[in-house]
Amino acid sequence: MIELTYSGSFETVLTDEKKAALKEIHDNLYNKEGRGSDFLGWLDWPSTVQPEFMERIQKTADVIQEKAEVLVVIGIGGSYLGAKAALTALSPYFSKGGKKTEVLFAGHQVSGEYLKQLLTHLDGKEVMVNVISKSGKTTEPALAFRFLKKYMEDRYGDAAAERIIVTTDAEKGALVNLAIENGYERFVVPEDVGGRYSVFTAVGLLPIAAAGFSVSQLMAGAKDAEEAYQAFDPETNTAIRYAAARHYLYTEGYTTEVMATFEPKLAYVQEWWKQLFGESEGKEGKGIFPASVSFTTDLHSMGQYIQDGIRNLFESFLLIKESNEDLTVFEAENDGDELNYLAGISLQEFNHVAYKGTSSAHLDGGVPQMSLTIEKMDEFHLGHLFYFYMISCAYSAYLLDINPFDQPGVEDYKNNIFKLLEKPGY
Ligand SMILES: O=P(O)(O)OC[C@H]1O[C@H](O)[C@H](O)[C@@H](O)[C@@H]1O
Repeated sequence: MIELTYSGSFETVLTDEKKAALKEIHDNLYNKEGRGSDFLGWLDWPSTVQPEFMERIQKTADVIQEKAEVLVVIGIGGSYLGAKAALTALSPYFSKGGKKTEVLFAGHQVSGEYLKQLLTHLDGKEVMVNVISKSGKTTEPALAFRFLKKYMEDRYGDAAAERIIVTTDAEKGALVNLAIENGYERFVVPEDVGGRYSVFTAVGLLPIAAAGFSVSQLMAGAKDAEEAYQAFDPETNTAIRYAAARHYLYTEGYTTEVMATFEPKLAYVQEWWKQLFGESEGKEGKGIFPASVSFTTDLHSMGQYIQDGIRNLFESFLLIKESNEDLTVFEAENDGDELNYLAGISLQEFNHVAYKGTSSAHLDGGVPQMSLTIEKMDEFHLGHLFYFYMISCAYSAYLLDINPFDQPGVEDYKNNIFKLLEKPGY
């Protein structure tokens, strides 16, 4: 399903020692015995997800589509990036693609300008809100929700409560209390699923379904991946191979991974991937720094650095074999732009040539690389891809002897902000 190529040799990567380490990780993962194993709820989630839950998601999404022209999804980090990645990757570039509800995001930064303009944009449109926070106490979404809650109450009065849906922990956090007090519909983020692994829970599924995409296909793709990467076979298991190759490169001094794509709609899949790997691995003075570029755009900016800068980079291309739509270069009568030599070539073909040219130039420049190719971009393949990265990330972090599921370092800057703002208790 995902084709993986690597510029080096897998024989060098997969030594007996590495295979033994991977086998131990595999067994610990599936026996739920490794570090952070309390957070492995995502591992068999696609195959065990209850049909009643999927029905409830779809039913709620149908109500949203009926009632709302705009759904404002409030969340940050793992409570935002999965849905944002899916919607960006699946939606057409310039229209809603016939979908009824437009999904907009808030609470993923603290721009007063953004929030004020969002509120103005909502005027005259039917609105619903889905506020998502696992902990129920993250400042950015809480702040945004304070404004959105008031906006909804001013506009809809008591009926505002029927237009607000909360996705949070079953018991903990301020948000769950607000939800209970106000009688908002509630979805639970399972305790054993961390934010960056939560795209297949209500966190990701409800906004994706509300935007009119097939969450059953997304889950089918995830289940397909769950089954595909379950067996321990480093010769065929691409999730294990990707993890093993990146770990090998890391030990060779390649400490930054640049994920490169040739389709701009993958930009937020890259952002989601950066949180997944960055927050899972960047600990204890270790971890590959995940970076991203979008080609060919960035060949005209970051390409120089990748080609010639400090040699601590490796590249991982994420490629889509079949594009959903394409254009073919036509012959112009007067070859004024001197492009007739491209006549007959589709833009997808051009991009493929660009990939080949770029990949060999960067390789010559000393940048080792992998490429991951998926068949096409639709719900099924995206579900598969998300799961692929999640399982691979667990292997990668464990290879570094790191707990993939916590994020102790994130608290430091928050404490500083709270101190500066004189939050009670800080
Ligand atoms: O869902 P929440 O509890 O609001 O958390 C949202 C995000 O913020 C935190 O600071 C964490 O670093 C992330 O892992 C998390 O996804």
